[in-house]
Amino acid sequence: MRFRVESLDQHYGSAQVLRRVDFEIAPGECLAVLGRNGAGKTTLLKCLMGVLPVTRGKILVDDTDITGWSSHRRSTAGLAYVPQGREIFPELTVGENIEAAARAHGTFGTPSMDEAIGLFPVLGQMWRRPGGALSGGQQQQLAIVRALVTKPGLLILDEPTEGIQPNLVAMIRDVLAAFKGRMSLLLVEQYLDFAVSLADSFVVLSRGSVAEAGRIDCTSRETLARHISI
Ligand SMILES: Nc1ncnc2c1ncn2[C@@H]1O[C@H](COP(=O)(O)OP(=O)(O)OP(=O)(O)O)[C@@H](O)[C@H]1O
Repeated sequence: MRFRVESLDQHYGSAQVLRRVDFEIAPGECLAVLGRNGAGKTTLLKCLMGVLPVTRGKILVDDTDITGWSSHRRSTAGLAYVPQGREIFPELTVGENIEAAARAHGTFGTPSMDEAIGLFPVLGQMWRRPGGALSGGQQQQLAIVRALVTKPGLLILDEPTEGIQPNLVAMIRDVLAAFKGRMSLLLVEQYLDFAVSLADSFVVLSRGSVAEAGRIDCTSRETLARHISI
């Protein structure tokens, strides 16, 4: 999926949060969105998923303008979102969380569903437990699998390493690296090593505007680090 954002503005009431945000993600590539706390990263992701309306600009998937589409329609078109805080259904079991997503996308019982479930063995062990009984790290694994079983064209992740133990961070990194190429990735991340190891390109948001953008391999680590220290 080719994903493009053109000159996006967003306001909360009279307060403007996003200002003329532009970027593009080529098929199979990973874009890292960097920036300090409050820069507008989560707001941007909510606009991309249709959770918040934009006040100006365009969101394009393979040249189709999806700016006015509902969240549900965007999800059916191949956008998947792993939000900060995971937002799994706490009263549904692990299996029900995953199966509901697969059913909604017509992937139930397919090899790709089995492949996604096999990525994190703990989920098989916890299959009949309520999602709300899982630890934070387990919920993050569930949220990622629940997104991957939909076979998205673009997987959007909001700080997937936040509050996660290092061994699980490495596991999540390997899973995302394995899926990159088969889908595009948009990653909001404060953990620079993690972002750099996955991303092909980056944008830095500062007070809602793109302050810097480029290819990761043409940019020094110091330049990137300057933009995400809190
Ligand atoms: N519901 C809301 N109503 C009004 N203002 C909001 C709302 N949500 C966020 N904001 C403001 O919008 C700005 C951007 O917030 P946002 O959460 O998008 O930033 P962020 O870059 O994701 O930060 P963080 O890394 O802390 O999550 C902040 O100034 C924030 O206070």
